[in-house]
Amino acid sequence: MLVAIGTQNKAKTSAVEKVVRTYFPEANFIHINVESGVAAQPMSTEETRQGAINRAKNTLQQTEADWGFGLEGGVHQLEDTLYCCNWGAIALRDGTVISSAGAQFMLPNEVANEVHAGQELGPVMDAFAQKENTRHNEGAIGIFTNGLINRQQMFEHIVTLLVGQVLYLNNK
Ligand SMILES: O=P(O)(O)OP(=O)(O)OP(=O)(O)OC[C@H]1O[C@@H](n2cnc3c(O)ncnc32)[C@H](O)[C@@H]1O
Ligand SMILES: [Mg+2]
Repeated sequence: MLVAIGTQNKAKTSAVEKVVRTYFPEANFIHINVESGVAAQPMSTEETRQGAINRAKNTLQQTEADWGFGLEGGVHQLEDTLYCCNWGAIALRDGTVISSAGAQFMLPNEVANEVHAGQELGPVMDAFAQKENTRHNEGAIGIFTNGLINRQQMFEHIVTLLVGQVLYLNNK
């Protein structure tokens, strides 16, 4: 089985590889950068979900893979708080597309203000945490949960939801 992942982000590719290998040890993987079709920094639940779906479909289209995964991080405002939200999607050869959401967590005002001003969360987090490439490593979630959950683990949960839904469909 060939599994394609629509990103070169290490937190995302490691999450897909770890979860899929647990259930399909024979799986092979490829990573390609694809268009998300949405802004680099999605600003709503709708836009973040759409980015994940677009990435999954584009990934399947641009490879020979059996499965195409798309994972997307974004933010959305609820009342007075900006939350980081995370979505994933899987596209299958029979045209099935499954999407699921994962963790949401609050961003402090000093980070939220920068994102509202038009900056991407990734570089804002690097400046905030005084680290490089947080988006490929612990991520904002790692920083704001004091390291209890990192970005890869957060995406593993979403990928598990997606693989579980594929298994459910196959057993129907
Ligand atoms: O190469 P891609 O796959 O695009 O990986 P990315 O890290 O840019 O991830 P997303 O596009 O899915 O995320 C949208 C934006 O939000 C940022 N972001 C989302 N979650 C983050 C997190 O936990 N830590 C740091 N940045 C995060 C990310 O860096 C982008 O600026
Ligand atoms: Mg991105």
